[in-house]
Amino acid sequence: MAFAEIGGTVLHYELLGDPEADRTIVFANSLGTDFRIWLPVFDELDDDIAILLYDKRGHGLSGLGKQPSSIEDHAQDVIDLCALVGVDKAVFCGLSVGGLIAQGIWKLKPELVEAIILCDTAAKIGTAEMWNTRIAAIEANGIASLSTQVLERWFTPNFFKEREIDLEGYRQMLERQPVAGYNGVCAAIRDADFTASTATIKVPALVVVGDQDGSTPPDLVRATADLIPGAAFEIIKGCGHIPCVEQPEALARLISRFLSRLGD
Ligand SMILES: O=C(O)CCC(=O)CC(=O)O
Repeated sequence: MAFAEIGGTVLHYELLGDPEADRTIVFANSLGTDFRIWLPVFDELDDDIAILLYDKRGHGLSGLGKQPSSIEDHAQDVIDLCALVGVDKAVFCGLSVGGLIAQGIWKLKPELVEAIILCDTAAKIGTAEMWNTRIAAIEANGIASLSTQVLERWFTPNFFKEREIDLEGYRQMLERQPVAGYNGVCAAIRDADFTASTATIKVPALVVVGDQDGSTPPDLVRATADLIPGAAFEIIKGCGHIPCVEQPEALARLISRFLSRLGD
């Protein structure tokens, strides 16, 4: 466990893998989760890479910081964290809002980006009305009042049936995020639109989505892949919104194949 003061708050992060490796992957997680969602993928990846995981402000063990913060603020946190730990180029892999943050890093500091992996995300997610309705409901009744609906978008019916105990664990993760942090990130997603800057991505890109993603469905994610010249687009079968939890082997296979094509 490591902590650093970044952007006026304390961020929780972890460096895993080979610290001497030539390549680093920085993972950014989704709304209502902390960085532990990436651990099942980490377990499946080769040993010869360094991994930087972190909890965005307002989530996990990180401080709340200024709320709401914009996606650009979150992206700047990652840029500053990379500088702090000595990473001057990395593959950025983001899930959902983490994918918006990865797109924000490209917009703010493209020279930091060796390649980009966008999981279950888009250049613009949802409408202002949808996010304002969610923010108001959570303000009034708390995250637990919506958690079953959220989990039904995150995971397939099969996951509900076969992995009841894990499901309960992810419910706890979701419900324990601070309301101000969760709603701050909802507002940041509401206000983000990276359509123009994402169309300028010139590094290798892999875009992945679960076939049963209820939050960012395949057609939405495919439209973002279509913005990026040469991007590979992959659909993971039997998977909802969180492939790093529901199908970590399949996601790790796609990531490993993508990395192997980048060369050394
Ligand atoms: O998962 C995210 O980061 C944002 C997309 C979303 O709305 C997830 C959910 O359905 O709660």
